[in-house]
Amino acid sequence: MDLNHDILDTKEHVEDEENQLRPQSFDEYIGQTDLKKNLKVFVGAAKLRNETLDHVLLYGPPGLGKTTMSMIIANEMGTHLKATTGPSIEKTGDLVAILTSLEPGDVLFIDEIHRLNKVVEEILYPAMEDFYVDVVIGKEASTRSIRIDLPPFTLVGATTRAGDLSAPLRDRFGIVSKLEYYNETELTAIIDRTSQVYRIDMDDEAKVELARRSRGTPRIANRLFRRVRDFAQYNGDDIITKSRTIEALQSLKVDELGLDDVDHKYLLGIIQRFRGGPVGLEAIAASIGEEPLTLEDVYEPYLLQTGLIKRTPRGRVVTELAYQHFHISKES
Ligand SMILES: Nc1ncnc2c1ncn2[C@@H]1O[C@H](COP(=O)(O)OP(=O)(O)OP(=O)(O)O)[C@@H](O)[C@H]1O
Ligand SMILES: [Mg+2]
Repeated sequence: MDLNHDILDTKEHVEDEENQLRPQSFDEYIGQTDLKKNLKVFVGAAKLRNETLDHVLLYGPPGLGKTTMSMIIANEMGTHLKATTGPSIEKTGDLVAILTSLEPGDVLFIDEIHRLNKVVEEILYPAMEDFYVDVVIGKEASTRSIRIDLPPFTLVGATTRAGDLSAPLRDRFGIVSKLEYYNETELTAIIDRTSQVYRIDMDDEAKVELARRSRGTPRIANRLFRRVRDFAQYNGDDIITKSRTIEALQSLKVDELGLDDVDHKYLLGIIQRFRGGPVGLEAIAASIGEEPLTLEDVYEPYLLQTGLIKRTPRGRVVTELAYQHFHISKES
């Protein structure tokens, strides 16, 4: 696996390191100001009424803090969090077992909720709306359905693909919030916090440099921080400087905009093989040997956000900014 995939990858082997860095309360959670402000009100009001919080759907690109926010919601409500993922719930029985094990007021977190299978999803509808499930028992001619009441709970669903959620499921969330990319100031604050948790000093200008190259994403900022720390410690530095940061990021092939190898292949691919586009996602994915879904979920959102590409009805187009970034002049 090449280094750059590692930087963007969202797999479990980093979970422990991530947990160590997760903020525990709204006040510790940096950025996402509007979302946080609203959730604070909804959580506060639910507590005043002694009710459970309405179901929450969090969506947005990977690594922006959806899982973290779901944990904070449970913390702030003073309840427990039970976490699972859409693809891991295979049978309706699995979901019923989870639901019936909840305590009143608990938060059930379902990550990648767009990947729930249809039959399982349908069990959720009455569970979310009226806190019961219907279970079919018995065999053949003697089957009957029994109703099981559930304790009131809050479902927090997270997804990178809100568009893939079925309408009936989406409509059952009372609170639907989109997570946005973080700006440089917010990421600098996150990196500052990370350096405190790890007890490693970093120059302010090094923090800004790292923030600028973190693709608006806390997970990437933290991951890059750990690699920059490796370079600094290996070289016996007692504080991480800007020049060490730049050196480390260059070794990792992360450029000034935070773009990595795959972004470069993607953008240069469109420029060189498709004359700047428009080109369909499938064609570009095939030409650079990447999965269309990965490009769409992980890479394109940031390229769109920074204005390096545009989506048109006829396909992806690179912008003037991309040509400038590579110092290539656009042929007409
Ligand atoms: N607002 C924040 N302030 C400080 N750290 C944050 C913030 N948001 C996320 N992080 C850090 O970034 C890392 C990734 O966050 P998290 O796992 O919540 O992302 P996610 O949106 O659930 O990603 P995915 O879609 O891949 O599941 C965590 O280690 C967390 O500590
Ligand atoms: Mg997550």
